[in-house]
Amino acid sequence: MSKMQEFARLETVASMRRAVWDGNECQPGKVADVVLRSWTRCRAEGVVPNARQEFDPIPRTALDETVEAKRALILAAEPVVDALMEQMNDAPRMIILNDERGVVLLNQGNDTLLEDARRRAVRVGVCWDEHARGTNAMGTALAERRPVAIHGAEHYLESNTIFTCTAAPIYDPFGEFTGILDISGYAGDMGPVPIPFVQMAVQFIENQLFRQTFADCILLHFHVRPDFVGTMREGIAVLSREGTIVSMNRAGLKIAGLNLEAVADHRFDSVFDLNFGAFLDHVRQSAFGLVRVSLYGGVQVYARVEPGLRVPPRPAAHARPPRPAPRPLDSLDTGDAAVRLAIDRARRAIGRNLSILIQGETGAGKEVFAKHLHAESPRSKGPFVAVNCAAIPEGLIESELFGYEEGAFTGGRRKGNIGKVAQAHGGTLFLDEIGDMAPGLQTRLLRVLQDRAVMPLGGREPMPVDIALVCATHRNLRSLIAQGQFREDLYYRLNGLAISLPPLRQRSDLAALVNHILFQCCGGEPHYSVSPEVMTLFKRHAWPGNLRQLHNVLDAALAMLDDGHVIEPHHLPEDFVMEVDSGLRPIEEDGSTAAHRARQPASGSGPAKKLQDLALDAIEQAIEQNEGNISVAARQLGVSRTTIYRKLRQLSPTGCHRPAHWSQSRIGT
Ligand SMILES: Nc1ncnc2c1ncn2[C@@H]1O[C@H](COP(=O)(O)OP(=O)(O)OP(=O)(O)O)[C@@H](O)[C@H]1O
Repeated sequence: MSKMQEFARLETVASMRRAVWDGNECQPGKVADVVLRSWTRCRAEGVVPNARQEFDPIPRTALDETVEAKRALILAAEPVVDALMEQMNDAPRMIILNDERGVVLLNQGNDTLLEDARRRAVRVGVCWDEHARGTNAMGTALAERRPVAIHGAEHYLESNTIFTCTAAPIYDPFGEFTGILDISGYAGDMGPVPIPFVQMAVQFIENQLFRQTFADCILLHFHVRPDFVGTMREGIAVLSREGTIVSMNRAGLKIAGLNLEAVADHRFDSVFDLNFGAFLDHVRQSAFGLVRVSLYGGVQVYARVEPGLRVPPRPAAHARPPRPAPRPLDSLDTGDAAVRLAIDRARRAIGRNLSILIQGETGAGKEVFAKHLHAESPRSKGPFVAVNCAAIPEGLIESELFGYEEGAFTGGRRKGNIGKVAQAHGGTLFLDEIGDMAPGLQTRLLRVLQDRAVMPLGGREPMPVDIALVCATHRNLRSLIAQGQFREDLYYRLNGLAISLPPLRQRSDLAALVNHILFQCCGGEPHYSVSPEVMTLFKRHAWPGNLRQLHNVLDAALAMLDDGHVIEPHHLPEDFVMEVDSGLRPIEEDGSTAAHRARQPASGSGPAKKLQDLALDAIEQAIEQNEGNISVAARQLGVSRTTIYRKLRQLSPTGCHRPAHWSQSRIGT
């Protein structure tokens, strides 16, 4: 909406409001329903539209008592208010915290605005419910018990029409309405702060209240996305030590599909599809503390228990010297030397303000590595913001990264966006596929890195940002520089420390990785494994999709298991089997540099035939490893000697992988 249209709309709103003042009906559709309802309430309650704002705070002793009673809310809100203030960077905004009656408990913000607001009775101790102050975001959010934005002429009292305000109710961990958070500014300058923004801040306050209220309980943080655990959007369940659910925050209720009343009847294992003791055991064993677990109903979530504290320790059989607590990156160390080297190098950079460039093929685990690095850094409490530079259309990436002010685009009313760089303030910005960034953007990014400040599109003031930068690419940036596609100066900025992650086919820890992923996939219980045949196939596959592909293959195979716990070749997905079938690496290959062998025509006519071939390959490999000793090979494969003989009869006499030392005489031992 253009300025003119906005002006015309506000004029209409003002004339509608005057109609309501005069006791006439307002035309439906001209004003938001929530505003009209509020005006109607104000008129019914006899609120005087042109009344002077009275400075009538509640008496001093009553205020002291209120502040005391609301100590927990104020404590929970203070860090959020501070963070918001920092973000606003002296923009003409103010943040107000009210109690459940609408009494102002805190009011901070831009000095000029605060002064104007004080003159209109926005002060600590003054009540801002609708009865006292007419339609206003705080009072209307209180009356409606939902987030509202009240802009300019939508205010019922004339003297408040200079403001634009957005407010949302705050609930305590028991579901009781406990206060309101409001962000206001001048209506002439800008539109209301978007409701989701205020809701996010409220969510943060509510999560904070949870932590304070249930300091002696077990707090379980969970979300369907692992990267959302620890953020404002996470679900939090409060559990007694016996596994009874005491409470759950709003995000948690939504994820679990419960309401607060119903939660009181639940135990951990009636919400999650896992025994509580087993879950705690699993948390103890998990290096990073993040465990995948199913909700009843099948939704998979990632969960962790509040760091360090509230998992009741197992009574020790005998005292052991305490082991150093595992660190997040440790959980990526499954035994491969190149990965260990990458972890060591990355650790040296932590906290040193060095930009890190992670190189590796697609799916090699670059983003997972970056997340663990962030979790181990002093910034772990800050956000981890990932941007895939190749996935966002070129026309959008600039605004996505650097943000835009409201009205920066034609059409005017499009809401502002702070952008990913500013979102990462205090935390880590992860730029994936940096080699795909357009040259113009590279220049802007370089400026941000040099100035440590970001200027949103349409903005006037640069916004200082404090970020750790981790970039990733599967491309060779040096050759992109040589081709003139990547700025050399940016390359040096990004490459404070280069880390290389090996492709899966070069890793020496495949078996450990498989077990690790199976453990992750199943919440550690019961224990799943792959059969020796499958492991042999895995070892001989080139894994073009690297860890991502391995993860997907195991996930799909687990879904095919019935009662057993061992993944056999016939559990593997058909497309994977075909891929293996057409691209097996030669047995003598050392795995160091090989890409995929040229695809060969499939040897079988259908999946069943291909599976048979796979089994033969596995047998062949086992026999080779055991120097032709069929008994040992059979034991290793977990099949009978007869099975091996039967399968061997199917082996083509020209079996391409038949090793030279496979003497006929040994067959039959
Ligand atoms: N250390 C690990 N252990 C187990 N699984 C992993 C590990 N690292 C990555 N994965 C699996 O591989 C998937 C892809 O990882 P990630 O997104 O980090 O790769 P990437 O190198 O960033 O890929 P791309 O280049 O395509 O963006 C993850 O979602 C996860 O399933």
